[in-house]
Amino acid sequence: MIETKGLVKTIGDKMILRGINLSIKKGETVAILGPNGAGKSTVLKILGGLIKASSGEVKVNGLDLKKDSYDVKRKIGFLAHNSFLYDHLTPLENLKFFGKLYGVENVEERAKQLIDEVGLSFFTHDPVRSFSRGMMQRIAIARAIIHQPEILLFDEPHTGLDQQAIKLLNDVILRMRDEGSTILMVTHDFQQAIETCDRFIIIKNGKIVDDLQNVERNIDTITEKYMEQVSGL
Ligand SMILES: Nc1ncnc2c1ncn2[C@@H]1O[C@H](COP(=O)(O)OP(=O)(O)OP(=O)(O)O)[C@@H](O)[C@H]1O
Repeated sequence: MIETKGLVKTIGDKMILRGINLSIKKGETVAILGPNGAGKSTVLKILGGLIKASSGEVKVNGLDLKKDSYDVKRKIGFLAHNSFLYDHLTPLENLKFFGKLYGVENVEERAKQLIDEVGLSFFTHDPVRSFSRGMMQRIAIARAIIHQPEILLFDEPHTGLDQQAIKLLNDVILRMRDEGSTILMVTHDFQQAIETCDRFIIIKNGKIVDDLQNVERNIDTITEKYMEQVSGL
């Protein structure tokens, strides 16, 4: 479903990614772990088409990200640090705007259903600039999935969320997983990673240093493997 070959990213004279080869099957839930500055977000941004790789290729369902960028992007939902929401618009207006961009049918109905799902029906008509970070993130989650993407890319989605919003986000992730979506999540939070993911890729200095599949989803196992790779223990 997602294949990358030799992804390299340089910015100025800094080498951020040093040849990332990934092969992710449909329906996999993958956590991308690694120390600060390892290149995790950069991988995600390239997959989401937000930035371009310096060299290497990305294929999604056999489509080339560079050549078929429009078709590939329609399959992807991206949840980043930046909510991409328009401050002066209400949740309903924001979701209708993004839904229309993706050509979502019955967009008003779908937007209202999502606002309800993320627990913000009461605030449907308030501009999002008055929202707390947690409320913004709930609407950002709704925005990321409005077009029912087959692939979800999440960049540290749990950061800054309260327990209730974490549960809501995990419920969304698990539901999308049950529906067959493919999920890649950059995170520092091992607990959330094991609650939602089956595979754990560790990136260090712009390279994949471990790819844990079929491991016990247990915080001690993941922490131990991580420490082996990251601290060289
Ligand atoms: N636009 C940019 N210009 C210069 N350097 C950049 C740029 N974007 C990223 N970098 C650098 O590339 C490296 C990798 O960044 P990236 O955000 O991918 O790391 P990360 O693994 O996601 O880290 P974190 O866990 O801290 O978010 C970092 O050293 C960062 O400073």
